[in-house]
Amino acid sequence: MVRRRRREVSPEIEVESPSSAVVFDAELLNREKEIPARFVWPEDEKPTPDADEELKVPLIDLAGFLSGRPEASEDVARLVGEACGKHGFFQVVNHGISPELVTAAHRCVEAFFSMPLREKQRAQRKPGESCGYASSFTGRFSAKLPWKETLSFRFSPSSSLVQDFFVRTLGDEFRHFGEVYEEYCEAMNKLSLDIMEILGMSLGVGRAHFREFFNANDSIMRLNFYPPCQKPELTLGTGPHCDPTSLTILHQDDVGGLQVFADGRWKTIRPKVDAFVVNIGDTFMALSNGRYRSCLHRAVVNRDAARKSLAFFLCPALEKVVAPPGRLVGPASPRAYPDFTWSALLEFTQKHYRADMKTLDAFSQWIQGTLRKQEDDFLSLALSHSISGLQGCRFLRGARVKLWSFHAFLIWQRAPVAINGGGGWWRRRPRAPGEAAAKGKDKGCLLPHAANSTQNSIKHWLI
Ligand SMILES: C=C1C[C@]23C[C@@]1(O)CC[C@H]2[C@]1(C)CCC[C@@](C)(C(=O)O)[C@H]1[C@@H]3C(=O)O
Ligand SMILES: O=C(O)CCC(=O)C(=O)O
Ligand SMILES: [Fe+2]
Repeated sequence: MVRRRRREVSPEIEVESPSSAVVFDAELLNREKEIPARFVWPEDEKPTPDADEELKVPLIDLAGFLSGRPEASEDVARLVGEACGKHGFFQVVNHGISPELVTAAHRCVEAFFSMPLREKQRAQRKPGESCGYASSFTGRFSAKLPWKETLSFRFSPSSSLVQDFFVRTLGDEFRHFGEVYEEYCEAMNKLSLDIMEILGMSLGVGRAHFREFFNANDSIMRLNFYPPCQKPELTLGTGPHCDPTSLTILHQDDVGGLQVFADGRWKTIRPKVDAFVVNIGDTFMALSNGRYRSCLHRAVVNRDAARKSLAFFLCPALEKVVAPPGRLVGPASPRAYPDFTWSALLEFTQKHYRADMKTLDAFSQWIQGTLRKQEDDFLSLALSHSISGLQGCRFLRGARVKLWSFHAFLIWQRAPVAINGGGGWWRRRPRAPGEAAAKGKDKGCLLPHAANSTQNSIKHWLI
């Protein structure tokens, strides 16, 4: 039995840490009369038996847009815009991706997850990392465990990350898997950049804006495998959540299980072999300044058949600043979220917070709280060194006012790196054990700061 421990990371956010890793072996678990308590979801999150109603999502035909017909593109942009303002889900057909590639990708899912556990564990996901094999999340969470196995890996355009992942973790015999998923991810990348053009048109910021923003991207591909379960009414394959990422392109096999929370109830998106389900994630919600919605969804499991889905999560390059274009901000639509980097949000979901329906709000509060603490530390540092003029402190107060600016965010991410005062820029030198704090004009642990570019950027974010 796993005992539940809670670790505080901030006054608002707690993460669970299981005391021991237990293996999720669905075949074994299905021989038991009951499923273990850790897989049983609380009453208010359990699957609803009456969620048969279908979610009405537009079926967007991309043929006209892809062949460059302007009127077709306008229609597509309008339909996508309507869906994204409501629930953020739509489907695309005639997307240009070969059905053979999709079939090959599903075959490899089947082949990978039907291997013995020991084999799959060669690609085991490590704590705090987003990639690798996970049998449920037994080593990660202690309750509300999902009834699924996943294999996740990174993708970046024109790189060999995918191929390298398979060969490095599973060996040279898996080169073919690497080739299939490399090709699949390249196709997903192309499709998601096309969709970014459509989103740009629909938001009135031009076709190029979001395409260019995501041209370089650090995306995640995830293979989901949901084994059958003898008590599907008690558990979930994927719990209720909004994707923290930017855009998700999902292909589900013919079993079905994807549900979206719309108009106050759970509705189903039935599988359609020639369609991809697309949805807006939290990061795009922030990029659109809250105009487009990242919507709550989940995956249910069933008694009879294993289910597979392929999820491509488009994400920005890790250090790219996520901020809406100026056109989407104004007196009537002030900034809805602070600037952030995808690397910070990804780390938040992997180390501090289990992604759910409130991830973006929790993250926004968290970075602001952390930033405030960093400012205070920075302020104490400046004070403890008694720099004449203490311009650093003045700047810091300014930075707190500019909490919503990326430059202030940098303070949280990188600071304290340097402060300004006493007629120059100073960087911190770690104090030796037992070394006293500096007094008076003596700069003590502060060394003159050399790097000009850093100085400039610091001036930029402090002033
Ligand atoms: C950045 C991510 C976190 C999750 C995978 C993903 O790449 C995008 C979606 C996230 C997730 C699927 C949302 C539901 C909860 C979660 C824990 C899961 O059930 O898989 C999430 C993923 C995660 O591994 O943290
Ligand atoms: O498998 C599905 O249908 C949905 C999975 C999902 O929502 C996710 O992986 O983020
Ligand atoms: Fe999702």
